[in-house]
Amino acid sequence: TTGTIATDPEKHDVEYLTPISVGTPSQDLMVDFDTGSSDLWVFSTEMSTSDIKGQTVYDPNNSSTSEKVQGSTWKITYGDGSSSSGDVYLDTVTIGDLTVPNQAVEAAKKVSSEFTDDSHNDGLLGLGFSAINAVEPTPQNTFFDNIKGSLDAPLFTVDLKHGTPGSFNFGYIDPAAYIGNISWTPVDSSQGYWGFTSPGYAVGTGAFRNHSISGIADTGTTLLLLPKSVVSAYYKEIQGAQYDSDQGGYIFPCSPTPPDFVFGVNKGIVTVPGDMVSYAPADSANQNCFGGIQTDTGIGFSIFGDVALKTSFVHLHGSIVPGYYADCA
Ligand SMILES: CC1CCN(C(=N)N)CC1
Ligand SMILES: CC1CCN(C(=N)N)CC1
Repeated sequence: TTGTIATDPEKHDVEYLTPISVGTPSQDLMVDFDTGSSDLWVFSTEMSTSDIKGQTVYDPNNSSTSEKVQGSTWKITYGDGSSSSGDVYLDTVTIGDLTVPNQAVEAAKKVSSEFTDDSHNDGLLGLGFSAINAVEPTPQNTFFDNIKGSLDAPLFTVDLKHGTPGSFNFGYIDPAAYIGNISWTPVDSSQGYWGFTSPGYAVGTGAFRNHSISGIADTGTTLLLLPKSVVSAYYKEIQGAQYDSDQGGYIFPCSPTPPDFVFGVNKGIVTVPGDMVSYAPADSANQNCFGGIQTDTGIGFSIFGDVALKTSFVHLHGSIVPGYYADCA
């Protein structure tokens, strides 16, 4: 079997929301497919109504196929300080034509304000490795790990786009989704993420600089977070670029378009066009833009988030064999 599902960018491509169906009869939710985490959790009827602002909630009592996992709980804190917690059900989960009959669905009892204020986002579907699933005492499998064995091939691909729907495909590689060659790189899943090491980068049309950059392919992070040395080398090339501590990042005049940012993936390269580095207006007054490239300070590794992924066709291979990048079609 194979499957495909469309994923839609929110404003400024801040996150991408993808429809899933949970329970019987099916309850349709829009969730954030996140390769940087490994829990499927959803807003639920177990939450206080003051934590819900517009989201659709999962009601396990309204599903004839839900089954409480007695004694199991979960709690997650994300990179941006947001958090959520709750208890666990097994229920039917469908993505496109793919169904897992007994998927662990983590029902939220509490969510932090970042999630409450994110009114279109009904939860997260982790596509990281199950080793970092947060359910206690018994960690649960991700949707991908549960479906992998029945796919034509143990893989999924990520094709996010700027300001228009993209897709997550399961079990096949769509040749129409990319042009040119595909470059493979080994995946380091030791931390539970889709980790890899880029051999270097280039700024605009400048020479390629050999500089190992170890990071993760992360659909749940909006920006491209890189080592300080790389980030300052990039912004050095933009007249008027500066670090703005109030905004917590580099800003620069929105025009002219900044230089492209190129990073290596094994023998291949991925180009982030300059107009995608101008992530969003920083202040209307003097037409500054907030950079889509910022530092990875404090994280411990770099994060190739949506800004890096939406310009390439990313294929994440389910077994511990190389995944690879290819340029977007
Ligand atoms: C290492 C961090 C990356 C961002 N996160 C995520 N996408 N869930 C949290 C973990
Ligand atoms: C990886 C997650 C980080 C937290 N999120 C949020 N604040 N809306 C969602 C994605």
